[in-house]
Amino acid sequence: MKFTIAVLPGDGIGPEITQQSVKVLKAIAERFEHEFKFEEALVGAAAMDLFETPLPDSTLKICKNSDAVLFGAIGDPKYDNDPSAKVRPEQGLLKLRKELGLFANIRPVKAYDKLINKSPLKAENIQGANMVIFRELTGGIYFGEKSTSEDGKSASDLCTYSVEEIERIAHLAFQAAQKRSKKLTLVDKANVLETSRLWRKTVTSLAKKYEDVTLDFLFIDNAAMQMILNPKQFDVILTENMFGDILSDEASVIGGSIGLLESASIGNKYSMFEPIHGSYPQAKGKGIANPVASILSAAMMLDHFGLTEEAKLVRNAVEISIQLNVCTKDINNDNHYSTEKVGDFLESVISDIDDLPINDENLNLGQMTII
Ligand SMILES: NC(=O)c1ccc[n+]([C@@H]2O[C@H](COP(=O)([O-])OP(=O)(O)OC[C@H]3O[C@@H](n4cnc5c(N)ncnc54)[C@H](O)[C@@H]3O)[C@@H](O)[C@H]2O)c1
Ligand SMILES: CC(C)[C@H](C(=O)O)[C@@H](O)C(=O)O
Ligand SMILES: [Mg+2]
Repeated sequence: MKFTIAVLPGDGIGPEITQQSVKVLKAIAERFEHEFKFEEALVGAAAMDLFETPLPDSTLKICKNSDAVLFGAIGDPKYDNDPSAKVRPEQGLLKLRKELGLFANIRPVKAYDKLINKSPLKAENIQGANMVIFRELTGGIYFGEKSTSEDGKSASDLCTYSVEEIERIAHLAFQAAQKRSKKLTLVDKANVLETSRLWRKTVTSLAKKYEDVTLDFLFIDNAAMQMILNPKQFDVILTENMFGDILSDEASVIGGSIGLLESASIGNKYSMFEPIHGSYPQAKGKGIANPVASILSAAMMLDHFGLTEEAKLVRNAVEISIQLNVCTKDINNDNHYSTEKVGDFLESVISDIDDLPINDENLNLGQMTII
């Protein structure tokens, strides 16, 4: 099959991790005889250096003309440390999500048995944890009207949600719950916020259409604590934009590293696949960034294309790399592999593994050699 993929490496570690995903996707294309065409474009601070905007029209056009977008990361300390900067790399990502109508950001979180002791959380509390966070992505406080008073002494960010914005992501979250353990937790702050009360009302009413799903509610402050105390209670979490951003970074501690957490940003027409982490500027060019979050995002892209077997192979290759400790230093302190070496290893697993379809029985770890 033929697909055009827009590749937006961005800033910091963005280019080095994205390069590994492209490598993996090329190996998939070769093995399964697909044709993937990669169209690279600038975004974030990298685009600002040349175009003075973090999302040039040419980049947006490439994204809209592609079947999917593979996004790296954006952000640069020179803007992070300058609160008065009028244009910021992050605006490029936000505009891209808005322009492409990517209202649902899907962030799976799980504990890997092999990495259970890498997490600072107690093994017995996290073993078996497996959830998916549905984060609303194009509304709420991120996109409400913003202002600063003339004297610079006060500022405002408006948080607005409509029933329609809530319903469209809630449908997706309910449907995901139906395919999983049939539990949906709405995380909000309905004891304080009017927007959260609209979320509760809307989701409660929608629940009548999904009678096989158990709906419960948690306030965000309690949810943040429950995520650490007892993450196994969660199946599907549905939440608004900012709560989802914060809760998913927190949840990454369960898996052992934020460098493992992938995501899919979905709309009615377009889709983008992005790790949940940022541009980790301290690691830029050092070869220490974990490329797996980006590579698993690419696997979500393959699923989105309907290439289920291919996506499974990528995920299995990642499992093998974790089993064999072919990992970057965030999860392998003793004998760590570089960003590129992890990518090379996954590429070779994808190219060389013998038996397809992949399943647990024919995954023979003993036969794998580590490069
Ligand atoms: N989607 C995005 O592009 C995105 C997301 C978050 C932050 N940002 C931007 O990134 C910049 C840095 O932000 P930050 O430091 O708060 O967050 P960050 O996610 O870049 O890094 C936070 C910490 O997470 C760990 N980490 C992140 N990615 C990793 C990887 N691939 N492998 C191993 N460890 C990894 C590192 O310990 C790092 O210090 C800022 O400019 C911010 O705005 C962008
Ligand atoms: C960089 C920033 C705008 C972004 C967000 O808050 O959505 C990031 O933290 C993320 O999680 O993708
Ligand atoms: Mg974030």
